[in-house]
Amino acid sequence: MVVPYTHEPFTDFTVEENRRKMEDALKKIEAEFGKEYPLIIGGERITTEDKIKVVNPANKEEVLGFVSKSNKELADKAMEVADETFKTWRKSDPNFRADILFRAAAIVRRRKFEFSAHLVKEGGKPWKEADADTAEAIDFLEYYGRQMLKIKDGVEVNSRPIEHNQFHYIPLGVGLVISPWNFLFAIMAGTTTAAMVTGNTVLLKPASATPIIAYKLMEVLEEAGMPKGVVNYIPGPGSEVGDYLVEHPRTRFVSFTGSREVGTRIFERAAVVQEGQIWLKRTIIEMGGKDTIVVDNEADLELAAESIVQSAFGFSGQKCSACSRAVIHEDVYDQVKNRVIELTNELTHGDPTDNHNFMGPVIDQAAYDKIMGYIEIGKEEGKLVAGGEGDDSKGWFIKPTVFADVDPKARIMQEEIFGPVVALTKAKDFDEAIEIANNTEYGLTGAVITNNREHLEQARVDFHVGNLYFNRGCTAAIVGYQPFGGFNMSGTDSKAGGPDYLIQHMQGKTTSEML
Ligand SMILES: NC(=O)c1ccc[n+]([C@@H]2O[C@H](COP(=O)([O-])OP(=O)(O)OC[C@H]3O[C@@H](n4cnc5c(N)ncnc54)[C@H](O)[C@@H]3O)[C@@H](O)[C@H]2O)c1
Ligand SMILES: N[C@@H](CCC=O)C(=O)O
Repeated sequence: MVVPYTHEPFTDFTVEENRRKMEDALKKIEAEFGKEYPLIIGGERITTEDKIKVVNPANKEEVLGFVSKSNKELADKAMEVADETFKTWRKSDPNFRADILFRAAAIVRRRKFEFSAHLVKEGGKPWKEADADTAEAIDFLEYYGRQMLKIKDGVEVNSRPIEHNQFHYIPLGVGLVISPWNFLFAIMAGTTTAAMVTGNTVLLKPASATPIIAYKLMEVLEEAGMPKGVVNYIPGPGSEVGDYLVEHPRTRFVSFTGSREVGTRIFERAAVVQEGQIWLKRTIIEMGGKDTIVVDNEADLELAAESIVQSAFGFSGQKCSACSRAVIHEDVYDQVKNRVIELTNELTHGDPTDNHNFMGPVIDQAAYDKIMGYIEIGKEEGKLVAGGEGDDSKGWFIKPTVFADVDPKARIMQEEIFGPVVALTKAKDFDEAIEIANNTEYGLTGAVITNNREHLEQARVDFHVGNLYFNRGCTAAIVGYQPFGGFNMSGTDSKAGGPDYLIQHMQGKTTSEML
C-alpha cells in the first residue's frame, strides 16, 4: 500500500543549510553548461546537425546547452516506435506503471536542489519559484501514480442475475504532449506522466526555450524503470514538428498547454480527419488567462495589495494564473492603488541566481519585445504609476509595472500580456466588479478579497473561472488540493492535478458476460 498523498513541502531558504545546498547546486550544474543533448526515440540517442541553443534568460552569454532538433522524418520514426510500443505497454500492469512514477518522484526528491538550480538557469526562475516548480513536478508524479491505482479496476456498474457487467478504463494510443516553458518541469512532467501512466505511449515535444529539463526527466524515467519507447523525446519547432504530429493520422490524442493562439490552432487541426485515420482525436488543451483580483470595500486592504503584487509579479507575471488586472471598489481604490505602488517599488529585481532578487528576467527576446510593446500601449490606455522600463542588454529584464485608471475594455485589460504588468480599474459596487472580472474571453483564475460573506457566495456562483480563490492571491494551485484549469478560451478545463484528469487520457470499455 502506498502512503496517502500529501504535497511536497517547499524549501525554507532562510535555513542556512538549505541556502548552502542551493548555492552548491548552482555551482555544480555549471559543469554541465554547453553540453549536447540528443533526441531519445525508442531509447536510442539520436544527434542531429540542427540544434536548439538554450541560454540563460538572465544572461544571454551563458549557453546551457545545444539540443538536437527533430524534423518530420524523425517525428515519423518516433511515431512508429510509439505505435509499436503501445501494443505491449497498453497491457502493462497499472501497478508497474504507477511504481515508475513513485520511483521517479523519489529520484527527483533526492536531487531536488540540483533540479531547482537548473530551473533557475534554464527558466530564469527565482529560487522560491524554482523550488515550487520542482515540488509540483514531484507532486504530479506522486498524485497521478495514486490516481492510476484508484481507477485501475474500473468503476462498479449494475449486473443482473443472468449477466456480469464490468466497466473499465483503457488507454487511447499514442499521445502527443506539447508543453510550455513557464512551468518547464512541473507541467511538462505532469502532462507526460499522466499520459504514460494511463497506458498510452508518448511523443514529448517540450518548448524550444526549455528543452533540457525534459531531457533530464527522460533520464529520471529511464532510471525509474520505464521501458524504451514509452516516452519519446522529440524537441523541435512547433510550426514543423508540432503541426505535423497534430495532423498525423496515428496520433490518438494531443495534450497541449500553452497560448490561446497555438491551442486553438491545434484544436482546429486535430479535428480534421486525415486519410487513414480511424478515430476522432481527443484534445486536452490548457491555454492562457487574463486573471482578475476583485477588491471589495469591506476588505483587508493590506491583504488585497499584497495579493495583487505577489500574484502579478511572482515569476515576472509569466504564469497563466498571474493577476494581470485588479478591479477595486471605488471607496477603497486610492488606498489599495497607493499600497500596490509602494509594494511594487520595494520589489527586488535582477539575476535570480542571487536569492535576494524577488523577480528575474522574462524568458526571451520575443517575450521581452511583446511585453514592452504592451507597456507602450498601456501608456496610451492608463496612467503608468510604477515601473515601465526594460533592459535587454545582458538578459531580458522588465521592471514590475503598474497602470492605474484603466478602462475595463482597454487592450491591457483584455489581452494576455504574460509579463510583469498589472492594470487597475475602479468599480462602483461589487456587482459591477464581478461584471468587469467576467468581461474577457478567458476564465482561468480569479480571487476576491472581501469580508462580506454574501459577496463571497455571490462570487462563488457568478465569477466564471476554473480556479476561484477567496482572500488570497490567484496563483499557486497545489496538485491534489486545487485541481487546475480554466473555462472559455482558457481551455478544456481538464483540471491538472485533479481526480478527473487521468480519465481524459483513457476510454471506457463495458464488458457484459452472460452467466
Ligand atoms: N492553462 C494552463 O494550465 C497554462 C499553464 C502554463 C502556461 N499556459 C499558457 O502558455 C502560454 C505560455 O507558454 P508558451 O509561450 O510556451 O506557449 P506557446 O503556445 O507559444 O507554446 C507552447 C508549446 O506549443 C508549441 N507549439 C508552437 N507552435 C505550435 C504548433 N503550430 N503546433 C504544435 N505545437 C506548437 C511550442 O513549441 C511549445 O512547446 C501562456 O499563454 C500561458 O498562459 C497555460
Ligand atoms: N498552476 C499554476 C499556474 C500554471 C500556469 O502557468 C498556478 O496555479 O499558479
